[in-house]
Amino acid sequence: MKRIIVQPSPALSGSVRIPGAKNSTLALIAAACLADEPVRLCDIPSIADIQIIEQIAEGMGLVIQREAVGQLLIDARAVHAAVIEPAKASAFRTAYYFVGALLAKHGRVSVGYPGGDDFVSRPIDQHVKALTAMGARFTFHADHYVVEAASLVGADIYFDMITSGATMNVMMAAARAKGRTVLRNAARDPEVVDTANLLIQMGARIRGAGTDTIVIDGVSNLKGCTYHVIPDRLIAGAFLMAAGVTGGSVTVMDVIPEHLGSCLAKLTEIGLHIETTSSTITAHATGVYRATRVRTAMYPGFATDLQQPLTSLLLKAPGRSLISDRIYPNRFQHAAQLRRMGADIEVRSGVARLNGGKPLTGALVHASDIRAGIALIMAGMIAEGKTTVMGVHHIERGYENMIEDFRLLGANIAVCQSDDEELRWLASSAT
Ligand SMILES: CC(=O)N[C@H]1[C@@H](OP(=O)(O)OP(=O)(O)OC[C@H]2O[C@@H](n3ccc(=O)[nH]c3=O)[C@H](O)[C@@H]2O)O[C@H](CO)[C@@H](O)[C@@H]1O
Ligand SMILES: C=C(OP(=O)(O)O)C(=O)O
Repeated sequence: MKRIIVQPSPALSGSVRIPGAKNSTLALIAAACLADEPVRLCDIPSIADIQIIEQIAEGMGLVIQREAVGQLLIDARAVHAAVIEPAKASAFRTAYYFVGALLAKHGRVSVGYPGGDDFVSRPIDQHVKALTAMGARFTFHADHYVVEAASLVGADIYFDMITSGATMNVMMAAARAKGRTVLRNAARDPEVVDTANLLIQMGARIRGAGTDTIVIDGVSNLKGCTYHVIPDRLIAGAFLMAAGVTGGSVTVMDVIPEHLGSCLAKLTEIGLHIETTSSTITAHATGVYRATRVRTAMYPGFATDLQQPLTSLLLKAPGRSLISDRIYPNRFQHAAQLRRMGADIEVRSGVARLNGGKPLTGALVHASDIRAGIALIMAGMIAEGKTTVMGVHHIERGYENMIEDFRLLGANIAVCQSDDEELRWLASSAT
């Protein structure tokens, strides 16, 4: 079975180019379907989620052409069936973006329930509430739901909580609805701004993306364009943390440092030295590791998707650290796996409490989701002996070339498909 093998690694050193953001790309591909002409998307990461969307596209008449590395041409002119099968929808998170993207043009969208990383509860009630306010009717079935709207009309929507997914989905629906939609308590994430920027380039009338109030005046036509997705702030953050974990120095290139404000502040607080230019960030370990308290929050707060790799970094910091996830209070599956490696960590009442500065030992561990995977890999680099990380398919949903990138930075790591392959790699890496 496919597994990642991590051996004790030296201090990571060097630079790594950061790919396009998964969480933006998933929205941009759907948003491109709103156009009446082809849309070219550039810097698209090569990850499993995108391959699933390509399969979904085939069944709908949506043409997604790979023009060059990282370049997709999306042509929705021949979409004949706005139907996304349950098996495909449940293989990733955001099949629901096709509701926002296709409802105004097609009047009916059938889609399976969302999958993605499992944090016990990931409701979509805000998507339903907002689209219903715009005139959509939902019918729920065992493995899929159907959304219908003879005509979508603008509405004034107040989200009960800040949600990036619902903000983007409803923004797409509103782009071609009749009249004005106002989204209040909207998410301010860079991915929301990125999606708005693509829609604006296609001719949509959107103001306020990046603030908590977004105003969208629906238009009847949207045109094609060429658009570059933003870099993945979550991958960048994880590589910077890996520099800290291994006591090294890593530069992430082609990033937007402002997108990582709260992350960089926390890394500095812990003891890393951070240097930025307009498009790079370098994290240097200084030998100082301070225990701290972290509370995740929606952007610009500390991202829930960065708390797992941060946990591995805090295992280096002597003393007690506390991590609470306010976005997904149960998102701590990595804690039990880190415990198997000897980490002194327990989760009580939605708070991970850890005592850092203790040695780790390699173990067989399971990545339950994308970011848990990176946390375990990072811990494996400083553990004594071999760490085997299973659940590789979760990691592949979000990271392109991660193993290769870590190797270039000096990590002792490999993906192996079989016991034989693993034995060969272990023998070669021992020489
Ligand atoms: C593909 C993608 O972009 N995934 C990201 C997106 O997920 P996703 O878009 O699913 O997450 P949301 O931003 O929507 O969720 C934020 C919070 O709102 C709650 N909520 C959300 C919608 C809803 O209808 N009802 C509701 O209660 C969620 O349970 C959560 O507590 O943002 C999360 C929070 O930054 C990240 O961890 C995910 O990596
Ligand atoms: C939770 C994540 O992804 P998704 O929402 O796609 O499951 C993530 O990227 O960490």
